[in-house]
Amino acid sequence: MEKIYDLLVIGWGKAGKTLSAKLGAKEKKVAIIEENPKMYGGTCINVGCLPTKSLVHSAKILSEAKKYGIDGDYSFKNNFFKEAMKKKEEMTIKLRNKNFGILDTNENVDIYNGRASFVSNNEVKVISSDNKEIILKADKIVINTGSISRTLNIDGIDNKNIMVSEGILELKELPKKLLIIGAGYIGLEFASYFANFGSEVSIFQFDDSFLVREDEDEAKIIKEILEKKDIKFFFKTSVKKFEDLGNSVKAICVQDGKEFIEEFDKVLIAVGRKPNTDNLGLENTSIQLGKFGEILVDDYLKTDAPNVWAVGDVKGGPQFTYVSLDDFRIVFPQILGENNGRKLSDRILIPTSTFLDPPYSRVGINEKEAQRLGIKYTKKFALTNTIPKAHVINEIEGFTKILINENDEIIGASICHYESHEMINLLTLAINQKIKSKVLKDFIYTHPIFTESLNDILG
Ligand SMILES: Cc1cc2nc3c(=O)[nH]c(=O)nc-3n(C[C@H](O)[C@H](O)[C@H](O)COP(=O)(O)OP(=O)(O)OC[C@H]3O[C@@H](n4cnc5c(N)ncnc54)[C@H](O)[C@@H]3O)c2cc1C
Ligand SMILES: NC(=O)c1ccc[n+]([C@@H]2O[C@H](COP(=O)([O-])OP(=O)(O)OC[C@H]3O[C@@H](n4cnc5c(N)ncnc54)[C@H](O)[C@@H]3O)[C@@H](O)[C@H]2O)c1
Repeated sequence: MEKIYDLLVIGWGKAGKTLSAKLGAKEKKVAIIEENPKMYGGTCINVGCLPTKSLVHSAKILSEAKKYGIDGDYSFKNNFFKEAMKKKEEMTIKLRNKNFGILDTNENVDIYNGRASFVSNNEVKVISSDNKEIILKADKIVINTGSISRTLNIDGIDNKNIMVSEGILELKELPKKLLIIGAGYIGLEFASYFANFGSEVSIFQFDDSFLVREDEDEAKIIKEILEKKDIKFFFKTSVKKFEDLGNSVKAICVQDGKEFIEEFDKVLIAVGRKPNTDNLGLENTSIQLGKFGEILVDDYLKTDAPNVWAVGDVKGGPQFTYVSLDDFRIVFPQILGENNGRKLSDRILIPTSTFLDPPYSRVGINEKEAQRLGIKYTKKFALTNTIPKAHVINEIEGFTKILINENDEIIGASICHYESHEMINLLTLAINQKIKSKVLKDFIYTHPIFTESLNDILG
């Protein structure tokens, strides 16, 4: 069987689902192909941003309760964890169904559940779970297959207690002892919330680097904050071998050449994510891959096949949901045949928030980059304990650092405090619109909030 569409979208990622909905609304015939019915809505909703942030929030409640003397033994914490997992699951199912419904009720969009692979530049084969095959044809195709967790080649790693982020989001019991391999975004977010739930967390980093892209003073404060939660960092440390102990694993570890043995209930491998092009049949197309396995695209996200675009994590570069959404903005006018509008090189500022407790957020350039680029700057720095609201809610950890150039324009900001993930967007707007730092300094903010600290910090 064969069907013809205006657009085929492979993978239900952020950009692809938005394209499908908007093009369907414009009477274009769209097919979206998703291999896993539990992934309608994509990574973010099902196994990424939202479930993790639900757990970050629940774990924070437990650690807050501790400040009011409400605490308990492992059984108390485990029951709380199970409730949190239930709430996370309910939220995920609700959002997945909502996402499915948005496209399912769009009469111009057909949803295919199956694995897609290219037969040629404009033909895609879909094989469903019951092994039925269909060929879909379209003039235009968008690849939005996301990324997958990298893993490690360690003896014994194929153990039920060792998992990547998807697996750890399905745990039934709170691990008493958790090992996280990799001190990156995922490793640190999981470490922070599991420590808040009451797990004993160890992080192994194979070299001596920690948040290498960040300024050293910032990385130092963040590490200290995490250590106060009893998270133990092991640098220059890796695992040589895992041994199965039934409900736990024995890890034969090597730190700086010396061996030691530790037992963990669960192990999370968080050593990065790679573009998901496995079995996509790209060899049947003119699409080319880069050295990290990413689909190569031009400034308009077009691949080496003139009718195929790649969006989201699969094209390499920063892996964030809002970047995938911005990819939609670049591709949408092209699919409609309108003049090329937004392009990759227009995307200069990408703010980030790592949802630690407290969250760490960044935008623009930091001191390291400014020095490397020879950009002159003035630094404004304040600890969070100088902000009245921080004392009101007893959240006094962290800092704010803002860099200002010779024209009094903000060029970078790093914030680590309770509201950093909200506040960073105001600073992103200020940088984007070249708002003078004096304007933010003399601005009337409501009170008491974290953002009003700009009155003092920029003084
Ligand atoms: C644990 C974790 C936490 C994260 N937290 C955040 C966060 O807080 N904020 C943030 O902005 N980003 C976060 N991210 C990153 C973010 O989730 C991703 O950048 C984003 O979801 C990328 O989406 P995408 O559009 O590339 O595609 P995805 O959402 O990954 O969708 C790709 C889809 O394609 C499907 N697919 C793959 N191959 C095929 C095929 N051959 N045929 C059919 N279907 C296929 C997959 O099943 C999947 O549903 C997190 C990621 C993880 C793993
Ligand atoms: N809040 C957010 O926006 C958020 C949250 C989670 C994830 N994400 C996205 O997901 C992406 C992937 O996250 P991640 O943490 O898996 O990747 P990452 O690249 O951020 O971190 C990987 C870590 O593993 C280490 N590592 C690499 N190879 C290793 C090896 N062989 N042995 C031991 N350690 C090794 C790296 O040095 C690094 O510390 C992030 O880059 C980010 O874009 C975003």
